[in-house]
Amino acid sequence: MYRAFVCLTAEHTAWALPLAMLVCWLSCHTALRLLEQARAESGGRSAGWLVGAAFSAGAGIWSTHFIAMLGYDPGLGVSYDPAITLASLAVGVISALAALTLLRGARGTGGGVAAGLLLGLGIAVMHATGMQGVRVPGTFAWDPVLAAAAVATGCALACGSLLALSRAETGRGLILSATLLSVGIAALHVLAMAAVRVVPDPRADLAADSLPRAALAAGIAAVTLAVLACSALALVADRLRRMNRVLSEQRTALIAGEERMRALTDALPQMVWVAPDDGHAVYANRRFQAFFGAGSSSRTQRIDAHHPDERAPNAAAWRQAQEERRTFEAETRWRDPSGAYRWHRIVIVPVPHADGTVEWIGTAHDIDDIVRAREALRVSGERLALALDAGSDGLWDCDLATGEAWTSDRLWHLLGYAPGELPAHARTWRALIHPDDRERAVATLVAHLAGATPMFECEHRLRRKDGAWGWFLTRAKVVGRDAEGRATRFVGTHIDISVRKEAEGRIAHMAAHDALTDLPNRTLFRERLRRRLHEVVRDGGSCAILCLDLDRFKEVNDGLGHLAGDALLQAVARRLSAELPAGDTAARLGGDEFAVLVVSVAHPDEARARAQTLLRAVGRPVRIGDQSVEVGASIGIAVAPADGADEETLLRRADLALYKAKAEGRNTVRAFEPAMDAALAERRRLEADLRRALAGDELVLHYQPQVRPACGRLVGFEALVRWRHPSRGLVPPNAFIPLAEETGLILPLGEFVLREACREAARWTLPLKVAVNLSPRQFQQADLPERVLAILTETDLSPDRLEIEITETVIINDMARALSVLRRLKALGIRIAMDDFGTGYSSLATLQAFPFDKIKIDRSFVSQLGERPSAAEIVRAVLGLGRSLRIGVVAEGVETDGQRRFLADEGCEEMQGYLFGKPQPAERLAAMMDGERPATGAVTEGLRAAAS
Ligand SMILES: Nc1nc2c(ncn2[C@@H]2O[C@H](COP(=O)(O)O[C@H]3[C@@H](O)[C@H](n4cnc5c(=O)[nH]c(N)nc54)O[C@@H]3COP(=O)(O)O)[C@@H](O)[C@H]2O)c(=O)[nH]1
Repeated sequence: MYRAFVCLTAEHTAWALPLAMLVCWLSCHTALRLLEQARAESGGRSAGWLVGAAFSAGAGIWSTHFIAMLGYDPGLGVSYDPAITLASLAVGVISALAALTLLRGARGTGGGVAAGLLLGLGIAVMHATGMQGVRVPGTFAWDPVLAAAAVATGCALACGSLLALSRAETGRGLILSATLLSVGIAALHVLAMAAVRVVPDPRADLAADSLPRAALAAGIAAVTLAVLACSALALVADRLRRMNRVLSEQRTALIAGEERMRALTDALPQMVWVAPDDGHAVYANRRFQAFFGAGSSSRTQRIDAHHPDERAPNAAAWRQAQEERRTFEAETRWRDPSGAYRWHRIVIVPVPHADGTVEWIGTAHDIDDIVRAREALRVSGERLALALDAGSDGLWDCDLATGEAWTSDRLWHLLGYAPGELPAHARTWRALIHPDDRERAVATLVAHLAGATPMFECEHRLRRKDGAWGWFLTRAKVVGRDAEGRATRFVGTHIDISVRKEAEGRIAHMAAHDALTDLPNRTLFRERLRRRLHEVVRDGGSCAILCLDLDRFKEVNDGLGHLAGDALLQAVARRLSAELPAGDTAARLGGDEFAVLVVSVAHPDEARARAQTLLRAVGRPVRIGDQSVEVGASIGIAVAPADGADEETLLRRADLALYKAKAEGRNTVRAFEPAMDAALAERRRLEADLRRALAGDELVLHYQPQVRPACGRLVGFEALVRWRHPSRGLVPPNAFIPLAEETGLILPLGEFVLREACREAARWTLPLKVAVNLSPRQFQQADLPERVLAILTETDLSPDRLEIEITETVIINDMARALSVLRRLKALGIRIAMDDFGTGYSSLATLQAFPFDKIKIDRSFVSQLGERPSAAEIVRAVLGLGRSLRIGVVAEGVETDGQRRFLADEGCEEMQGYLFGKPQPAERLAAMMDGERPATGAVTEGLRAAAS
């Protein structure tokens, strides 16, 4: 180290090393910059910069060495071999070229170290070559340690320099790298010079130190610096060229950008323009030019394009925006090239510049379709709102995730609330629904939300604001589901169905209740009975039904009128209801038929006791208007399960018991007994037989004579039906006529009798009249006169030979209609006789209402003549009545001569009875008619007695 210090301070002149260091640093810095250029370029340009860098570095290293050598003074004369000296320059340049070439392509530590080693060794070789060209009077002796230290130090610092360069990213890194390399070169030189000692050789010539060292060194430095300056200039020129190129590229990019911008604005659906404050457009896109014309760019033109209605307000608004330098926005109509006004959205944005001026970028978007669609939407929205308000449905749309809903105003009005008074939320619906309907509604809803039903439909009650419950029909549908299928949106309507429900309720009530008494009707009664019987069968216990029939209802109804009858039925209904405990049912089955369901009876006697209570209640006088009416009732009882476990059987058996009770007289209670079923079965058999009889020839007519005893003349016959039953024998009419009445078989039966009687009478040798009984049911046929006429025509019997016998019941049922039918019959020439006179309710009134041809005194009065004085009075009175009304009177049931005499004495001209002849088959009539002269048998006897 000491040797190096000596070498540095004693053997080198003071200016040499600083000058060499300066040259070295500058050349290294230049070389490294040129290397950067070479790295930045490619191909030949890169190679050029690399050669420049290598030359700069090599010349710099060589100049450093050579300047330092010129400052080296070992105390002997020193000269230089020019060829070797120049060769050392070549070594320096080549070494640098090799190292920098390696470094250019290399990256990372390995490349830097390799290039550094190469450069360090190159510097050492260059130094050694240069030393070979130094001529001194002696020889150089090398200290190997110092020589090796020189090489190592040079290599190490060269490596450090190039490593620093490879990591350098800033100018400061380049300076560090150049500095390290310079220090390395200098250190190598100094250490290498310290390692050499001149061993004087006395034989050698002392070379004259003829070189002007300082001038030469300065010259070398100047040349080197000039080279470096040239390199730097080349570098600057290159920089300028590159800047130029960058500027050119930027200009090209700018032009491209502008073109892109134009293409972009041309592609926009809006009109776009740019104008300075004076409003003259300096740029306008294609759409703008198409709208305003290519040459139109003044603001006046744009303002003129406004619709007259909007021009002035828009111009004022624009001036305001311009003054305040803020964005102007407007939706306005602009006149298009065709002259039509179209809606545009105009936005003009200020763009302030650094020089204080402002440019305005304007856009105008044609929103005509949008505005018109918006307007149409608004109108249709208003219509919808109107429709919703006017309609009867309340609409809602519910977000199921939040429960929040949109509801139409109508919905709130339906509930009596003002819109917004309650939250539009699913929980509001839950809070308002009737507790009894909630479970069903929620179950229906859950099923629909789960996708089990296509629609949610539910009728339920909602509480109105006034607290009343209203019936609503909710119809809704899920219209949105998430990815997992969960319902998200639910829309629907509420329809107020309260009126309908009320009507349905009324209809249901009417369908199940009797209109007159409001008691349950037959349907509801049977339904309740069926339910109760089901319980009895399932759970045990017992119940009873009481069938009740008013005893004198018909008399009240016929005598006092239908209004009185109605009032009576209503009073009875009230009394029945009042007597029943809760749970029992009183029903009106029709007419004057009532039924009571006693839901629980411990013993049949309990049912009987209940029936007696009801009898007493119904039997109390009823006030109707100013009259007091008393009716009784008959009650039939059937108890379940003893008398039957189904409603059909039970009702039938209670009915049978009632039938029996009625047959036994008024105010009677009868419980069902199994024997009654046998009677019913018998009745059924009889009915079936009668049907068969009608179809076959089992029915025959017998004829009973009617006579005028005073002159001993036969005047006619009454036709009386008989049933020649195959097993029962001859069945009298009393055994089957009531059944025929009940079953309706009386109609074909009556028609058979009429036809048969007319046919028979038409065959008679004498033109006697034939009397035929017509039942009330036959009289209900509106076309009865036409039917009778058809039979008369068919049988060819003169109408004046036919006498129709009717009872009072025929007239009383429907007097107006009956009288009309009677008049039409009479108009045909048919005679009308009132049968069973005196047994009815208002015989006199009936006689006054219709001019009968004949009155038949009932045989119950005739048979009591001589036994009951009142019977004689009645007969006398009837005969008097006939005389005063000029109506013929026939006494029937005359069996004795005493009766005949009494009747004859009282002026009765016509008679009928066993005394004159019993009803006989038709084949015997001819003989009787012959007997008008000599007769035998009962008629003959009777007539004979009458004549005597
Ligand atoms: N609608 C129809 N009713 C008919 C018809 N045929 C009969 N009847 C009615 O049946 C009732 C019973 O009739 P019948 O058993 O035939 O009895 C009649 C006579 O036999 C009976 N009579 C006549 N004279 C006497 C007598 O001296 N003593 C006595 N014990 N009985 C006598 O009276 C019946 C006739 O009565 P009436 O019709 O009132 O003149 C009876 O009500 C018949 O009307 C039919 O075809 N259609």
